[in-house]
Amino acid sequence: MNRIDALFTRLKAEGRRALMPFITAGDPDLATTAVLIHELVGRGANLIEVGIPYSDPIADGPVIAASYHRALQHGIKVSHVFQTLRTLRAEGSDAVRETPMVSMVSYSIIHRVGVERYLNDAATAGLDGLIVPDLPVEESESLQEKATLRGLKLIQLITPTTPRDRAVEIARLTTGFIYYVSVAGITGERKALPADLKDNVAWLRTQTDLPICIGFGIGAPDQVRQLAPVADGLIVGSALVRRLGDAVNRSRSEIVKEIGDFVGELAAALEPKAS
Ligand SMILES: O=P(O)(O)OC[C@@H](O)[C@@H](O)c1c[nH]c2ccccc12
Repeated sequence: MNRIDALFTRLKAEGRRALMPFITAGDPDLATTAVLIHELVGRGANLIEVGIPYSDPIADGPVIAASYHRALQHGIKVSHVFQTLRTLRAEGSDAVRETPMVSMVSYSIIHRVGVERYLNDAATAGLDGLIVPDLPVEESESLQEKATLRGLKLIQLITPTTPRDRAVEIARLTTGFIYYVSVAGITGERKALPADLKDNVAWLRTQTDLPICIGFGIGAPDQVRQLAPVADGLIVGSALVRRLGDAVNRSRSEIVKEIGDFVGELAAALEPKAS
């Protein structure tokens, strides 16, 4: 079974939610990315979103755009990222080898590498799926079919401004889980999330059996506690990536530990209250 399906099946049976950190591959370097993935998994992360750095960010806010920029300055390429992931799958801890990983990748990169080659290499690297935020509507059915042939999930995004008939169509063409974007706009921590978020997710739940995971703007344990009851998983990006950017005067291991501590807090906030 694909690791993503296995994860959500298990969590559902346990009445729990997935904690899904996003990190940029290669910021500050790929060796740190590998260490960080071990740390995240050890601290309770259930699925890792691996950002493939891209020079022309799509919905990325300043924190992630700066992180992509740092990685690209160090010459990170898709093939290097896949190599690192392949090594993690082969030589990582048991928990790391079993943790689902998906790439967050621009369609421009997939197109440049070649669709078939990208999917083959992603599958060989041990990825379980991909999220393509700028996927053209007319490509989505064909990409989904090609991904499925290789055992990869194509996770699609639904935003608060997606018309409802379109949302139903996206849900039909999505595999693995739905990425529900909490707030229209760009990625980045937010103090407040829209008041109608829970209602919108509840509506979406009447339209699909797929797990629904919420991302954008989540960066505090309190937000995790509030959203946990309505979601199957919560995605946290900028709040972690921001800490990667504070590298001046701090060692790699200090940064990794700080991010690990923070993810541990989020994981604790996600646990159902003992009753
Ligand atoms: O950073 P935030 O607000 O915590 O949101 C997650 C997000 O960063 C991650 O999933 C992501 C990174 N780049 C993206 C581009 C589009 C959609 C989503 C993403």
